Amino acid sequence: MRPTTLCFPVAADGRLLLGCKKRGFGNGKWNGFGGKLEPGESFRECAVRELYEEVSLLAEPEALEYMGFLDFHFTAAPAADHITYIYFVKTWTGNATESEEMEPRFFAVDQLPYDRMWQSDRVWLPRLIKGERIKGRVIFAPDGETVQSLEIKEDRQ
Ligand SMILES: Nc1[nH]c(=O)nc2c1ncn2[C@H]1C[C@H](O)[C@@H](COP(=O)(O)OP(=O)(O)OP(=O)(O)O)O1
Repeated sequence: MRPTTLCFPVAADGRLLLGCKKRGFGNGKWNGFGGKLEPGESFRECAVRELYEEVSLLAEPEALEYMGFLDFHFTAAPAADHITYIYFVKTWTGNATESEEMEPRFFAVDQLPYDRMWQSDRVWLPRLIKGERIKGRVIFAPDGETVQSLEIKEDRQ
């Protein structure tokens, strides 16, 4: 199971920073920032690196707030299965800057562009925004995009 991270910067006024992916699978979708762990990297180190690479924000690893994990399963491509650790971060330095991969934009939490985000996000992201920590599993249909089943629980630990 490939480990990955997904990080959502939260501004002082509560708005969330999302990036619109400019290339590859998921092109045109708004998402948090993240990617695959590199060898020897911790989840936090990976999240910090990806945040910098994708949107030029510099965060301290300890500033990341762990919000939960999701198992992504791809019925037609098991090699693509991965687990994602999700973080919020409220302090950073630098300004959100467009990269080759992502065009950033802040959104009010009641105006998130769910119709242009991965399908399951409208189920679990509002729970994180309310402060809940989650653990769950998303199973994608063979098209790699439609959600076939979704199981999200509160992680009370
Ligand atoms: N917010 C999200 N909600 C969701 O349900 N699935 C997501 C998700 N973010 C990523 N995924 C899943 C679906 C997607 O097929 C897979 C990989 O998404 P990525 O945007 O990380 O794409 P890439 O495989 O192109 O990654 P990189 O090239 O390493 O950036 O992970």
